[in-house]
Amino acid sequence: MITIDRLSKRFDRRAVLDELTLSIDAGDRIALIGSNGAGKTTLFRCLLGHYGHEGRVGFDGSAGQRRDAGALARVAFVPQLPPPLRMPVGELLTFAEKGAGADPALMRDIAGKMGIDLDEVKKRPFYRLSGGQKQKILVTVALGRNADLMIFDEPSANLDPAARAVFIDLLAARTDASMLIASHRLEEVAPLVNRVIEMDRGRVVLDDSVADRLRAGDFRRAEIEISAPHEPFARALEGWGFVTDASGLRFSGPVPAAETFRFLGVLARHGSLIERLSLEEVPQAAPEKVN
Ligand SMILES: Nc1ncnc2c1ncn2[C@@H]1O[C@H](COP(=O)(O)OP(=O)(O)OP(=O)(O)O)[C@@H](O)[C@H]1O
Repeated sequence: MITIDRLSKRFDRRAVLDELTLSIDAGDRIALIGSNGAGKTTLFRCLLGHYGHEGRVGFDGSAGQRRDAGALARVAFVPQLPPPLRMPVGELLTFAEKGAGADPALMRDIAGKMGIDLDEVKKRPFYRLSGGQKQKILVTVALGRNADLMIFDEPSANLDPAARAVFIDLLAARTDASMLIASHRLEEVAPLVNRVIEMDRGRVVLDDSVADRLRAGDFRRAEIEISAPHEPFARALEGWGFVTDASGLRFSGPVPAAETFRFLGVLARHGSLIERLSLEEVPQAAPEKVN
């Protein structure tokens, strides 16, 4: 989908990206981690054609320096710092609809889930919203689009805990798009991703992919015991196709290899309940139902 070959970017002769090489494939959901100043935002800006650079960035096999407008139209981007747009929110949403194909009904639904009533804010200039409200509107626009790749730069930094949880659930539901998410909260985005890339001083220092160890189609079998019956936990595991015994305390079921992080994220939300957990690899086996 995207091939990055020896990408370098200097500011005042200081290398911020240093011959960075990486490829992003369709279906990749990547957490991009790294300390402040590692170069994550600069990488996004180079990918999106906002900055000139050395090296090559190719979308879908093309390897030009200039981004093809058609390719970029399939990328949704939520920046770390919202731009100081003076236009009213309503105008921004219309722009997203007419210019980027965002679905108004979907945007209304997403905004509502994150606690924003679009009718209430539509006349307000975007730049006058609070930091969290701006981020919610930008996330609404990004998720309202039918993008192939979504790039989020610290997407939940300004969100309150409730909105953050909703946001993570909304991202988890978007299994159709590839994602590249820069975050300092790996534990938060881990449930969403199947690949973790760490940057340090403009280079990739770790690229860990669940799919490298377990092939697509592989499964793990999870056995879980909880301390007391818990309806929301049982419902969550039911959604994963787990079965429970008569006591309501023991659960077992298959976890697709590529979904391991997301599964562990679901468990983490109920961490205090869990007495015992085992997660065994079952390579090359289709999931069998446990009765
Ligand atoms: N427009 C610019 N002009 C000069 N230096 C810049 C510019 N943009 C970024 N830098 C520098 O490049 C380095 C990398 O910045 P970048 O924003 O890419 O890091 P980051 O990994 O996203 O960090 P953070 O986790 O703090 O968001 C920093 O030292 C920053 O000061």
